[in-house]
Amino acid sequence: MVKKVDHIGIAVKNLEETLKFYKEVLGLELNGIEIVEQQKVKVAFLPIGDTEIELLESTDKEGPIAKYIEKKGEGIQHIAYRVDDIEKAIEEMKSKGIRMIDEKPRYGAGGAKIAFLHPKSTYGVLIELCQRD
Ligand SMILES: C[C@@H](C(=O)O)C(=O)SCCNC(=O)CCNC(=O)[C@H](O)C(C)(C)COP(=O)(O)OP(=O)(O)OC[C@H]1O[C@@H](n2cnc3c(N)ncnc32)[C@H](O)[C@@H]1OP(=O)(O)O
Ligand SMILES: [Co+2]
Repeated sequence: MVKKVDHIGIAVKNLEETLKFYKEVLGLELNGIEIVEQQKVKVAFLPIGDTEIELLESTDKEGPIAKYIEKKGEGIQHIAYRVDDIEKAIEEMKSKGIRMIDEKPRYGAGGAKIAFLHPKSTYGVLIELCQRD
């Protein structure tokens, strides 16, 4: 079903300031910054080993990252797992009774196809499925 951890999504208040920590203290390299309008986020990707850290700053006070920070503070907001065929994965999740936030894939950073599973169906973790072609 899932192949690897594609990325770990971390909600932050200030992307530029947080990036200093990831670059200068942890020594990670920035792979690029992108705005994903549909998710109301500005995203930075920092590869590490076979996966990536995704730093997310909200571009809108009503967006999911702004709401997350308001309720829980900064921190890990989701884990993304790589799949080969997201449409098939979504159907399989639904057939297993999992509540999907997205029943059809959306487009995420880097043009990936993404879909979220509801944390109430996954024992408390917001899970993103992610297909990259
Ligand atoms: C760019 C892209 C990419 O990778 O390419 C991205 O990652 S975009 C990354 C940002 N986009 C997204 O997150 C889109 C999907 N997320 C959403 O649709 C939303 O954030 C929801 C997950 C449905 C939460 O919505 P909302 O805050 O309105 O609901 P709510 O506060 O009523 O929360 C319902 C329950 O879920 C819990 N809950 C909320 N957010 C959670 C999270 N991130 N992890 C774990 N639990 C979470 C709340 O504590 C609450 O539990 P209790 O009832 O027990 O208190
Ligand atoms: Co993500």
